[in-house]
Amino acid sequence: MPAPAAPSLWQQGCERLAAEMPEQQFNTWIRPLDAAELSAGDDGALRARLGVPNRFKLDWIRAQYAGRIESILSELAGEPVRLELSVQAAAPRQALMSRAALAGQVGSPSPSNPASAPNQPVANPAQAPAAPSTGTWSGGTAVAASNRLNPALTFDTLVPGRANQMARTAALHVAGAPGAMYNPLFIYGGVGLGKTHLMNAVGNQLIKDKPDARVLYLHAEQFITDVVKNYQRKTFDELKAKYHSLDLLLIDDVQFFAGKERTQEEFFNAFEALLSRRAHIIMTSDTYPKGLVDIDERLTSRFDSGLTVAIEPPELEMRVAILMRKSEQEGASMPEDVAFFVAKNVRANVRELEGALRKVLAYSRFSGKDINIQLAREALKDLLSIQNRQIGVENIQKTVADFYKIKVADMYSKKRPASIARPRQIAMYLAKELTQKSLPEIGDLFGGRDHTTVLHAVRKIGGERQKDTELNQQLHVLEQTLKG
Ligand SMILES: Nc1ncnc2c1ncn2[C@@H]1O[C@H](COP(=O)(O)OP(=O)(O)OP(=O)(O)O)[C@@H](O)[C@H]1O
Repeated sequence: MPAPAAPSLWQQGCERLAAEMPEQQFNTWIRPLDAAELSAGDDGALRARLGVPNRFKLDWIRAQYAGRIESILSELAGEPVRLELSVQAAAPRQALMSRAALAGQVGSPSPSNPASAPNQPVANPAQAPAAPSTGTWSGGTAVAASNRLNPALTFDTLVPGRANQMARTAALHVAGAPGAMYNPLFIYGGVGLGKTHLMNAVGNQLIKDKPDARVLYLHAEQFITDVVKNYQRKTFDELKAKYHSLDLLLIDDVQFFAGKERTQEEFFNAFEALLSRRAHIIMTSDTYPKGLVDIDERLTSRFDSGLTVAIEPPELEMRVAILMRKSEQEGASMPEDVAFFVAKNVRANVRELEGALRKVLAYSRFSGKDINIQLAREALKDLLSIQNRQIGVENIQKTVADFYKIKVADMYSKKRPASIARPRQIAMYLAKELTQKSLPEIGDLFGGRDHTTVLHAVRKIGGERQKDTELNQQLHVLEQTLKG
């Protein structure tokens, strides 16, 4: 049987993968790959050769996705296909074109491919490809005077992921049909997770679709100031005229209304007036409506009467995607291994991630050096020295579980299948290598295991890494990540 044309089989495979994987995982790990070359091996069996840009990515893809890719390709080809991964630095032009074609087919909410030219050295920003500088995170962004929206905060610049999936989906609905479902939309979550970004995205989308829509974004404190001003001037009609006639009101950080009775009353009036006109209201807060303190119950119960959604801290892969997207927006390109290294070490929120990225890019520009792990480590020295002191068994368990795609809970469980037992042994080995903990202490932290079990794991993995280069490479990646 003649081998099917490689790009089309690969494209079909990618479409299948895109349908079953979280979008941002697909965009980060699969989409950037060049089309696999298909050929018959010496034994007559089909082989799909896939070049990946670096060793780190090769290990990651092999550990995380190779099995699934093989089985999808085999199913599509109607015969077994073996996947062969190899490191290949430069992307052939043709493959890039087929990737562009694919981008059209599988669709992406993002205008920018996070991994276009991911591994080219970009030490000199003057030579870097011109990328649209949206100013999303560089501060000093232009804000349209009338609606106070920040034009840089759009759905296109918001990286999607599990952490914001529900909130983003709801926000997209509202942007498409304001005044219909999910009214009010209440978005809550910790600092710097993208709440302001998301509500601005709805406003910007609506203005784009309906330029004459009356939209207003404001921080709760600005509303408070407005109320005070109008109270002093006794011009409440002006306040009403301003707020009650809107099509979309976006109020950020409503927890600031706490204890401000007059403000709450005016907001209640505005709220009722807007809802009765089927205008839409989106609010954000650091907590869910029932968790708000010093805010009248009649308000908090109304806040909860539409849809309440949380934004969670981004998971590792989303943090990697955010770093890559944002460095690209800045006209730089961050190799995946560096993005992984930074994402692993900066977990709190997106704002901190942006801060770390800014440091790495600035360091690279000033020193004229390429962006690599060594450079990132130097740029983030202060931050990492704090983290280093905190390196612990828990961190090791989480990192190893992430890498081998098992649940962290499996580190403590009694399960014995090799797919779980081996990563667990690797984590025990790293715990012994990288922390000061004794064997019995480590055993305790792995679900109360005996110290002899830990000793066995340490000896076994230590011995195997001497002979098994692949294992050695994986351990090297894990150690680098953990050590910072
Ligand atoms: N998913 C994301 N993709 C891209 N950028 C993001 C994402 N989430 C957050 N950001 C960026 O992180 C920064 C902080 O986000 P934002 O100001 O929206 O957070 P917030 O949740 O409103 O925080 P706060 O409660 O402190 O106001 C912004 O520059 C924003 O553009």
